[in-house]
Amino acid sequence: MTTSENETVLVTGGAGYIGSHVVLALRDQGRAVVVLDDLSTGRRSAIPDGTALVEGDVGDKALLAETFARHGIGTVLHFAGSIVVPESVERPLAYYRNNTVKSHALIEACVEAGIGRFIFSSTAAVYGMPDRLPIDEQTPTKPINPYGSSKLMTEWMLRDSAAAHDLRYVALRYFNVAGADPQGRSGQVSKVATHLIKIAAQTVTGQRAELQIYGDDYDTADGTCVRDYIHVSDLADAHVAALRHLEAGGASEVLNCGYGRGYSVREVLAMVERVTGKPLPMRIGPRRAGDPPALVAGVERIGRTLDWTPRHAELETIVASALAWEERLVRQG
Ligand SMILES: NC(=O)c1ccc[n+]([C@@H]2O[C@H](COP(=O)([O-])OP(=O)(O)OC[C@H]3O[C@@H](n4cnc5c(N)ncnc54)[C@H](O)[C@@H]3O)[C@@H](O)[C@H]2O)c1
Ligand SMILES: O=c1ccn([C@@H]2O[C@H](COP(=O)(O)OP(=O)(O)O[C@H]3O[C@H](CO)[C@@H](O)[C@H](O)[C@H]3O)[C@@H](O)[C@H]2O)c(=O)[nH]1
Repeated sequence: MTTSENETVLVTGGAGYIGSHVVLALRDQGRAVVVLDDLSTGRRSAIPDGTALVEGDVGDKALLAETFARHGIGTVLHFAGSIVVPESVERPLAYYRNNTVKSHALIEACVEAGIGRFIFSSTAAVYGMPDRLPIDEQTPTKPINPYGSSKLMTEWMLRDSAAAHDLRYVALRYFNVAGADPQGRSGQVSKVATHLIKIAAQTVTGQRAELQIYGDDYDTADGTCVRDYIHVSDLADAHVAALRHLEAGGASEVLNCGYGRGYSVREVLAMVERVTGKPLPMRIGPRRAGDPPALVAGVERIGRTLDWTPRHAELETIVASALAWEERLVRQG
């Protein structure tokens, strides 16, 4: 191991859905990890045994400085934030505070402490309604909701801080994250589920009576929206690869995270039915405001920049792991 591989990594939001999978991936690689999380949407039980949790706010600079010093942090992976798009439309200032203002505090604390590596959870929502597919990183960023804007502003703070200070970063723009740890150690536990595959899993397990397809009159092959679904464990591996990239002295990067292929809502739901062997109760509803017809990642840049090979890209694997996790949640009560 190089010196930096022995340093402890700080994962903000590590008790949440994606962060907890990244903690597992880092631990599987033998890395020392500390989680900072306020448990607002995350859960203590998502953090594996032997991983320290600092329970607190990612905007608390005194806590950050103390945590950096106490644990000898060399890299920050920043997942903490608010993620519900419609809520961001209703409460924009809450989203700018939690996602942008607190990221400002975190980046500033890193600069002050001389922490030179930063990995950030960004989103395809920074692109808004792009008119060309696949969406590469050169596509103009035109977010159409405060959530996307709050994330894009953090990307800008990182870009400008990296130009001015001894800081290198990787911003990963996630497309549609889904699925669960293949070993059943973590998965999505949303109080308010909005994601298609999560809602389908809740319907399969009887927690919802039926699922609504938000519009079947889009200009796509079957009329429903197309998305690039990425397995959360592959996404976690991309973070480990980004960490290695920075440790090896690699330059700052903004990278899409997807597979470069899309599935329609109907195709996803057909896969759910195939995996369960049962019909899924569903009906066609109206379009949901702000949904782009199709989002598919351009993945040339991540392929060329990171040493990352997806291992769970089959839609069947994504859906089956999400269903297995949901069944586990229901059994646990
Ligand atoms: N889920 C997706 O499809 C998706 C897509 C694109 C980007 N992202 C980004 O990935 C990151 C993680 O998302 P997720 O799906 O795991 O969400 P999540 O809600 O499961 O995780 C967020 C975590 O951050 C913690 N947190 C929130 N505000 C905090 C604060 N002020 N201080 C400390 N901890 C705080 C929560 O308790 C939770 O554990 C977010 O930044 C999100 O914007 C998610
Ligand atoms: O009950 C449902 C839920 C969703 N959908 C549709 O399924 C597709 C996917 O929706 P969803 O799973 O909510 O994901 P997106 O709206 O595509 O947004 C996700 O993906 C974005 C990046 O692509 C991220 O920025 C967001 O945080 C994340 O929620 C969309 O066409 C929805 O209209 C339905 O038809 N019925």
